[in-house]
Amino acid sequence: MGLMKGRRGLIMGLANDKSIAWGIAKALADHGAELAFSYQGDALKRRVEPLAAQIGSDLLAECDVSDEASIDGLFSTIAERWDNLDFIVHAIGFSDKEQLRGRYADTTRDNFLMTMDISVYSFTAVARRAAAMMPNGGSMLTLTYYGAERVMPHYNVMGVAKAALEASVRYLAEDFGKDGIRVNAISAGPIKTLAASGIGDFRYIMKWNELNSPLRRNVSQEEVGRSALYLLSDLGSGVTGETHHVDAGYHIVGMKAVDAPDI
Ligand SMILES: NC(=O)c1ccc[n+]([C@@H]2O[C@H](COP(=O)([O-])OP(=O)(O)OC[C@H]3O[C@@H](n4cnc5c(N)ncnc54)[C@H](O)[C@@H]3O)[C@@H](O)[C@H]2O)c1
Ligand SMILES: Cc1c(CN(C)C(=O)CCc2cnc3c(c2)CCC(=O)N3)oc2ccccc12
Repeated sequence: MGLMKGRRGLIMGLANDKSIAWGIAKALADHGAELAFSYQGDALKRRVEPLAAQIGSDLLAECDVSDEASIDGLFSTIAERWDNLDFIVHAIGFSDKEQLRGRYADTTRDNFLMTMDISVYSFTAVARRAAAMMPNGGSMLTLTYYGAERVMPHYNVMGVAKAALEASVRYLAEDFGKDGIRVNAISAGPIKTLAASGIGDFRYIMKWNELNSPLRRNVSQEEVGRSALYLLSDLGSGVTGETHHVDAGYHIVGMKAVDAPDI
């Protein structure tokens, strides 16, 4: 069932085949979408090119979202090939990993600003340009994490950034709703990606989620991909400004009963 047949969109934030962006790209391509990809710097080009080719895409462009000219370059490259866009996926977030440990209180001004620039403002900057290419409406999606809502150990300034990102989704949804453009976020459970590696106690966080989520397991990039397909296709036509949790239900638990030990 081609939910995305005849639809074309941009996916930002693919680094390798572990990226959440890759789970989303596969789900969209499986339903007939035509995809363009942006990647951060030449180092990633050689990893992204074969992945894009695997799902029939040859429209790739370099983009560093901290650079306005780079974002303009990305959209002019897309506009050379496509008159319009039906959707965009923003799967980008970054902070100095040295500050994703220890106290949030020790966050420096420089890292705070850089983190907000890359992890929050970049979605607004991209959304404005994408909306101008959506004369017939469209759908936009970004990725957030539960650390925006509740303290998660050492997520620190990324949690403050994701809270801002989720608020920006609501304001963008209001700005673009009258143009038939929907804007949503998926709050994904922890997934072992490049952005997750290099995080001290990531394995501990994965284990904790597995033991304490209602489904008693972690989620996969494929599961995030299928929920993205729902929000980016007509299945989600009535949904905008929403943060949709794809986290095995972890966010609903305050305290669980101590499970009867497996006998
Ligand atoms: N992995 C998880 O546990 C998890 C859970 C919830 C939300 N998220 C979010 O999902 C999104 C994708 O992350 P991921 O886990 O797939 O890891 P990832 O490392 O595969 O993707 C992160 C991407 O951000 C890109 N990026 C960083 N700085 C950039 C810049 N200045 N310009 C352009 N691109 C830049 C990287 O190139 C990379 O492609 C991020 O927003 C992350 O915060 C991740
Ligand atoms: C979960 C979880 C994640 C995954 N997640 C939800 C994320 O959003 C990834 C955030 C992230 C942002 N910037 C960087 C890194 C990770 C590591 C590499 C780097 O140099 N910078 O990151 C954590 C960091 C601390 C605690 C939990 C987590």
